[in-house]
Amino acid sequence: MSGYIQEDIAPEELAQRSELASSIAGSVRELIEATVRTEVGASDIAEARRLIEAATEILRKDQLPGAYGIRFNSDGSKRSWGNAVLGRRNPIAPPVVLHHEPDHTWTEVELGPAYEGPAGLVHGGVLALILDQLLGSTAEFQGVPGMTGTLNVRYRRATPLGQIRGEARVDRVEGVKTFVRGTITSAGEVSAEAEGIFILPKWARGEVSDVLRKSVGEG
Ligand SMILES: CCCCCCCCCCCCCCCC(=O)SCCNC(=O)CCNC(=O)[C@H](O)C(C)(C)COP(=O)(O)OP(=O)(O)OC[C@H]1O[C@@H](n2cnc3c(N)ncnc32)[C@H](O)[C@@H]1OP(=O)(O)O
Repeated sequence: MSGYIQEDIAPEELAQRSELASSIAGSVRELIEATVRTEVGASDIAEARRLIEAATEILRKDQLPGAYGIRFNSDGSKRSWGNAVLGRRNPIAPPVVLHHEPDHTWTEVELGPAYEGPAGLVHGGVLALILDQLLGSTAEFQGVPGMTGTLNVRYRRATPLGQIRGEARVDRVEGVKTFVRGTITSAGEVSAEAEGIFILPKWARGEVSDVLRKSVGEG
């Protein structure tokens, strides 16, 4: 399957690249928030655009040919740095950091003004995005990975912008299908709940290496 790339990087070098990725993405994330909230006038906007375009040009000096993909070290550690939810290189990602416990996976993340839907509230699609990844990664960590076949989300109450907590656990496994349930909690109350069916695709049945199947890594 293309996009899955074996790329061994020594731990020290990896730590350095990881720090660089997080720092640039963090700066751009701040830029996104500042853009959403800015009230400055035309001349400040023009100056900001000039600087942003100059920064973009610097980054364009050396680019991957396409998306980041999913990269592995031969020890099985994995990097999904372009991932839209977890990706440490991706300023669109909140970013979500997942904590895997023996029987469940959780995350706590701050969703600011860039994730607004209804006034002052988190966009429902953003919650679905986070739930998709949280539930999918939970299945993966439990050794029963799959692509999202179905994701049902029930929005029980509005989720204000700010800190949310996500939690998920595998409910059951039926053949190639893993059923995972999860919740989003905000201010101590469940605001959304989801069930996902994650299906090991045909191309991954049988012939996929254990490294790929079992590796669980960071964004
Ligand atoms: C080792 C490598 C790991 C590979 C996996 C990596 C994933 C590791 C990522 C971790 C974190 C992910 C978090 C982000 C997750 C995304 O964002 S994934 C992206 C969004 N999803 C997609 O793009 C999926 C697109 N759809 C497909 O590729 C295929 O339709 C599917 C879902 C893989 C199923 O196709 P298939 O392999 O041909 O399945 P098929 O053999 O026809 O059916 C198998 C069973 O599933 C049922 N089924 C089929 N489709 C569906 C469906 N949509 N809903 C419910 N049931 C269904 C069938 O009825 C059948 O049931 P049984 O007869 O066994 O009871």
